[in-house]
Amino acid sequence: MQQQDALSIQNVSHSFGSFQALKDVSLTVPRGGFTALLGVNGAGKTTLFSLITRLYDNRSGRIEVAGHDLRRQSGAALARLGVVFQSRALDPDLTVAQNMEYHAALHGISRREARPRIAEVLAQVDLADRLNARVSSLSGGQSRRAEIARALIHRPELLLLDEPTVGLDVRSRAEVVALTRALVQGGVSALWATHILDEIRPGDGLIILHKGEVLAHGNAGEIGDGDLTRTFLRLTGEQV
Ligand SMILES: Nc1ncnc2c1ncn2[C@@H]1O[C@H](COP(=O)(O)OP(=O)(O)OP(=O)(O)O)[C@@H](O)[C@H]1O
Repeated sequence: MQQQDALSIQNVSHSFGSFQALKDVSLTVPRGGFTALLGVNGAGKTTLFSLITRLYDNRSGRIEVAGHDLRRQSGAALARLGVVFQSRALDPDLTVAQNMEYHAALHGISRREARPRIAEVLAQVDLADRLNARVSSLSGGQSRRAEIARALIHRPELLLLDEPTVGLDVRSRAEVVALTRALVQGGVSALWATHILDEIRPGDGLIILHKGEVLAHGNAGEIGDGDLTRTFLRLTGEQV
């Protein structure tokens, strides 16, 4: 693992019964970068995230978050991780502030400390004016931004985002991508799972995951070589 890596995964496999969902996966996410994890449905993206977040027990290989081994130093590793799950993590009947206070408390942040932190993360996602709104009253895009604010509350080094734009309209999708890129500019590292090529830029890191295997890993521009759609088809045999 390089000093600059926010995430390092070495030789990780995972099976559900006799079905192998991840096959000897190795990858790194550099510090301060935007890395896309590209794969069609069933590629293994959510399974990989479930291992990194310890929802599933990782029995093979090694996972390190900001240099902390997930098995031996799980508290330190998880404290450096912010996660935006595919499914909603906020309570729709509570206000944005109440949701944030709850998640701050889960991370052991005192009420006194939480207040300025909540203001800070809501400003980062451009939702400062929605502090006292019920989550159920937010638009789809605002709701996703609030989820990102929740994931930032404990100031993680690495954000994991599992297809965060699914279900959003084109404009909200662009806003969520732009917001995440702005966070990366501010120093956070991001691993962005997606099956949408438009969300990836040539300067990004790129990992192509297919049927549980890493087929390409590096710079998106170099892997795509001017036509990422064609490269993806050549590598996987599938359209994305
Ligand atoms: N709990 C489970 N039990 C059995 N098989 C599973 C389980 N979870 C996932 N799988 C299988 O593992 C493979 C990878 O699934 P995974 O959800 O990780 O893919 P994904 O890339 O996140 O796709 P999606 O975009 O559909 O979420 C799929 O073939 C899926 O059917």
